[in-house]
Amino acid sequence: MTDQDFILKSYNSNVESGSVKWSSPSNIALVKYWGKRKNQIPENPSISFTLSNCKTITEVTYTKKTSSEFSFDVFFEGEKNEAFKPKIQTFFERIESYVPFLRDYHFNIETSNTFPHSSGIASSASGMSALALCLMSIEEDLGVDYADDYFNRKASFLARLGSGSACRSIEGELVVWGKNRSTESSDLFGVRFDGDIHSNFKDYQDAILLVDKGEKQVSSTLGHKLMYGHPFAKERFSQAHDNLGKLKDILSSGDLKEFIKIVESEALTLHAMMMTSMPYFILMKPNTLEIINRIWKFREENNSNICFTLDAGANVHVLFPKAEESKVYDFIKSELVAYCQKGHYICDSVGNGAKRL
Ligand SMILES: Nc1ncnc2c1ncn2[C@@H]1O[C@H](COP(=O)(O)OP(=O)(O)OP(=O)(O)O)[C@@H](O)[C@H]1O
Ligand SMILES: C[C@@](O)(CCOP(=O)(O)OP(=O)(O)O)CC(=O)O
Repeated sequence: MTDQDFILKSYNSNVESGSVKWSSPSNIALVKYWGKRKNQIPENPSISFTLSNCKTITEVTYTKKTSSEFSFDVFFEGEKNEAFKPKIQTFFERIESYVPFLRDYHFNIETSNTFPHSSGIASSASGMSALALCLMSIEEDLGVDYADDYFNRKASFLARLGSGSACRSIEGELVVWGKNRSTESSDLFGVRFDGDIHSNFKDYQDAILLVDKGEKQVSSTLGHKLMYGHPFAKERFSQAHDNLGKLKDILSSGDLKEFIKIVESEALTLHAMMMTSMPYFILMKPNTLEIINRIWKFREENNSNICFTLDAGANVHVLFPKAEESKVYDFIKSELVAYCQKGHYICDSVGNGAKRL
C-alpha cells in the first residue's frame, strides 16, 4: 500500500454533527524506534507489546462550521488544555489530505489518560491513536464504508503522523512497524506480528515503576532528530533489524533467557544513543539504576525471568511471565517500591488493542 491508498476522495458533507468515543492503549517497545526520516518514516523497524491498563479515552464531538481554518478545543482530564494543542494542530496539518473533512467541522476533544503523560510511558502513542480512531469513526459517520482491515490500517497510518509509536497502539498483542526482512510490515502503519507466539509470552506482565512522574527534559521528537549525524546511527539501525529477526525466533521458541538479553540490550542501547548524541542528555535517574541493579540481583538469586525495559524516560517497565506474577509483585512491594515516586507503580499486562466505546 502507498500513501495514496489512504486519501479520502468523497464523503457525505451534509452531516451536521455527531460524537464518537474510543479507548486506545499505550504500548511498550521491545525493539525500539529511535530515529526517523521525513513524514514520520522510521529509520529502523520496531516491535511492541500493546498494553492494557495504560490507555487514553477520547471523545470527539464534531459540529459543522462555515469558516475554513482548523477549529478545535481540547479538554484534558476535565479542564481546558492549551498545552496539547500544538501537537494536535501539527497532526491535523499532516493528515489533512487523508481526512479532508477536518476543515468542515469544529472538534471538541475531551480526553483523559489513566497514567502520567510526557514521562516516557508513551502517552503520545495512546493519545494520538485514540484521536486517529475517532477521526476514522467520524469518516464512517460521513458515509464511508470500509472493511475492518482497512479501518485499522488507516487508523494506524493516521496515528503514525501524530506520533510514530502511536501506529503500534491500534491492535494487540504484538505489533511491528517499519519494513524489515523478518516479518510482514510497512513503514506507513503498524501490523500485527505475523509469527508464532509461544505460550510463555501469553498474557505477559508489565509493572511500570514510576520513578519520576514529571515531564521529561527532552521530548522523544527531539531525541529522534539527534539521530541525524549521530556517530553510531548506522550501526544502531542495523542492530535493530538483527534484533527483530532474533526476537521473532525467540517469540516462537519461548526462550525467555534470550528474550531478556534482547529486551534489556535494546533499552540500554536506546539510552546509550541519548548519551552519545550531540547535544547529549540523560533521562535515567539514580533510582532507575538502583531498580535495574535490584532486578538483576533478584533474577540471579531467584532463577527468575524478570527483566526491564525503558522508554524515553526514567520510569522502568518490569516485564515478566504471568507464572511469576505473585513472586514479582512481592519483590516490587518489599524492595522496588522504595525507588518509586510516592511509592507509585502501575500493574499492567499485554492487551488486545483499542476499543470503540
Ligand atoms: N490524551 C491525549 N490526547 C492528545 N494528546 C496527548 C494525550 N496525552 C498526551 N498527549 C500528547 O503527547 C505529548 C507527550 O508525548 P511525549 O512523546 O513528549 O512523551 P511520552 O508520553 O513520554 O511519550 P513517549 O514515551 O512516546 O516519548 C503531550 O505533551 C501531548 O502533546
Ligand atoms: C523511546 C520510544 O518510546 C520512542 C517513541 O517516540 P515517539 O513515537 O513518541 O516519537 P514521535 O514520532 O516524534 O512522536 C521507543 C518506541 O516506542 O519505539
